[in-house]
Amino acid sequence: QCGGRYPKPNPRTNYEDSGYPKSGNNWNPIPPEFYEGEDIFDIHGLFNEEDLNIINDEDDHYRNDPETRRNTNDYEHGYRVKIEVENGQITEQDNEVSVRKLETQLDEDSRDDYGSELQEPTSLYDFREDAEERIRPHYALDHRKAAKLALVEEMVYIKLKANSLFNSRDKISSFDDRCYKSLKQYLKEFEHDTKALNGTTGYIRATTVTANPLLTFRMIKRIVLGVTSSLMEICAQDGRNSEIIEAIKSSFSASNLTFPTRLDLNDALLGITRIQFAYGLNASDLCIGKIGDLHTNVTLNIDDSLELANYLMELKAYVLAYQWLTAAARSLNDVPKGDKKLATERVDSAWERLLTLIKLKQRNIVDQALRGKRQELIDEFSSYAGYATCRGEFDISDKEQAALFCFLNTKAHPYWTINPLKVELKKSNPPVWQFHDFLSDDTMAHIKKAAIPKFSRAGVIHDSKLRTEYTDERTSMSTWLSDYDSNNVRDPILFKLNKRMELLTGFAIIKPQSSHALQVVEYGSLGGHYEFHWDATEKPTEWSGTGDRIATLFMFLSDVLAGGYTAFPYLGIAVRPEKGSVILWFPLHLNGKPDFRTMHGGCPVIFGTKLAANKLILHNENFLKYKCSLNPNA
Ligand SMILES: O=C(O)CCC(=O)C(=O)O
Ligand SMILES: [Fe+2]
Repeated sequence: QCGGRYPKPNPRTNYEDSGYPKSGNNWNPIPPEFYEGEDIFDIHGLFNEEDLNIINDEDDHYRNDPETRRNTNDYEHGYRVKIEVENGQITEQDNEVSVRKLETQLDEDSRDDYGSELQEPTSLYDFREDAEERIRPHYALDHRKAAKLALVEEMVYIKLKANSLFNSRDKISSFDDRCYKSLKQYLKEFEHDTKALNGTTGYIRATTVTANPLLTFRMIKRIVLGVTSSLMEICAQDGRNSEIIEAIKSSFSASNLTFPTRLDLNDALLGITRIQFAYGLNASDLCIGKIGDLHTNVTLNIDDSLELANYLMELKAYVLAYQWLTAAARSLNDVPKGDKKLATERVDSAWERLLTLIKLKQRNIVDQALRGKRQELIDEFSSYAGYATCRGEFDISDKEQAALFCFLNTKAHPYWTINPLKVELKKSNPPVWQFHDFLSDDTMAHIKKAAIPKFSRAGVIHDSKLRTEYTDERTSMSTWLSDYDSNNVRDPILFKLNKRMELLTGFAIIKPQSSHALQVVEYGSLGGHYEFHWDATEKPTEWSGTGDRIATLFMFLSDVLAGGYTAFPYLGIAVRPEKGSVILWFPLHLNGKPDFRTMHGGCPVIFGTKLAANKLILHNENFLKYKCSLNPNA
């Protein structure tokens, strides 16, 4: 891809490169990312000994918190999946669910750690209390947790489907039974997605759900509204339903998962909104599973559209809310006769709400009134201008293009003689470099293995106060990997990586205080992103004498099926995540002041997930290597 005209990144054409057909129904629903080899197993949680250990480790931070402490030793159900993949196709699949002992139950109080109260965000960038945000499972942000939820949901489904009470009542058709109705509705919703999932089950199903924002959204919504609210509340009122309640509770408790809450649903709604807004996608396309150029078989129903419309009205995003309302109205045609009256009432009331909010009297003038009003959301999504860069909407002049180059560097240091650096200059002033194939598969596997069990919600340190906040500006999981373990033993693989980065940049990285620990981040498919920002802190003295960040090395540990570019709006470049490559840029001018041109962000992931790591190099231990200049432009 290097050489010739600068390849203009366009997230919308990304799918073709990743092996997806542009359209049609016969695509294999398993993202290529999960094809072949180990990756297919890397997010499962419930299958074998080793994974159980990972889950246990991962839950350490829950366990250590007295508020959410629970018994993590009772993984008494087994879930075994055998899959053989050849040339990207599943040749054999064999699932087995066995529930051996399900003693632990969540008591009523711990059913929902976060309270069952509705917590609507008042703004997109709601500041959230640290403790709560750190321990929340983050089903919409953390695709690993979401995959576990998908597995548990399948187990719940299997048990509910087999429930004798349900079957016997099916015969007597007690239509006035609200529990029975909710149950039926829930099972129908689940089965609706089974079609889009080509009937896959178990692990394949779970990973397919979590790579697809629409399926993840639907799953979270279905469980929050269908299970947590409807089934658990309505069915519990009648003793005859204890088997149903039991089937649900035991599946969750045996897997040590808490029920997703309204907060998770709001995260999911925001994720869909972000993808839609950032990439300019239409509600009518999303409704039929069309995500940009990618056609998935998922379809959204009237409830999904109404949920989105109402949420968007909350955000004062009327143009988008209008799109979803129109989609909902169109979906009325698919609603079965018996439910039509109620559905029409719900659509009408959402329309009334929109008309009141935008102070109009008739539906038929809404389109005209809102036309051209892009202002909505722009105030909320401060990165509006930056999203154009995420979409690849920028130009590069011929002169600038001519200044770019790539080459194999064997001369930077004797170390690179045999295995040359693959260098690409992405921008000349200020310089942004990309080094291809910098990380070996072993190094990436090592980082991944060390980081995954430690992931918790990524925070942001705002320069006004040096404490971590959890906000929707940054929706990823993250952790820091130290070069030394708790016994002060050096990690040989990280050491070698640091050494290579020293040889690459010429800066000290290994010496204490010369760089931050390695930060590993993972963005999920529901629009996981990092809002535009500067890596320079502007508060160098407060960084305990380390000085500000003089260089950033940002490493891609995965490819991303669509979206997730690292975009620099002021520089007009967006770097496509390419597994094993690393980008290098310099957040400061040579006079020590932040170079605001280096503003950058992680564009929302559209499909798949993004694993990356960054190494921030600090000034004070490197000041002799950092040539000062009084020139504010240098
Ligand atoms: O995810 C990205 O592409 C950028 C992340 C970033 O800028 C950061 O972690 O500081
Ligand atoms: Fe950054």
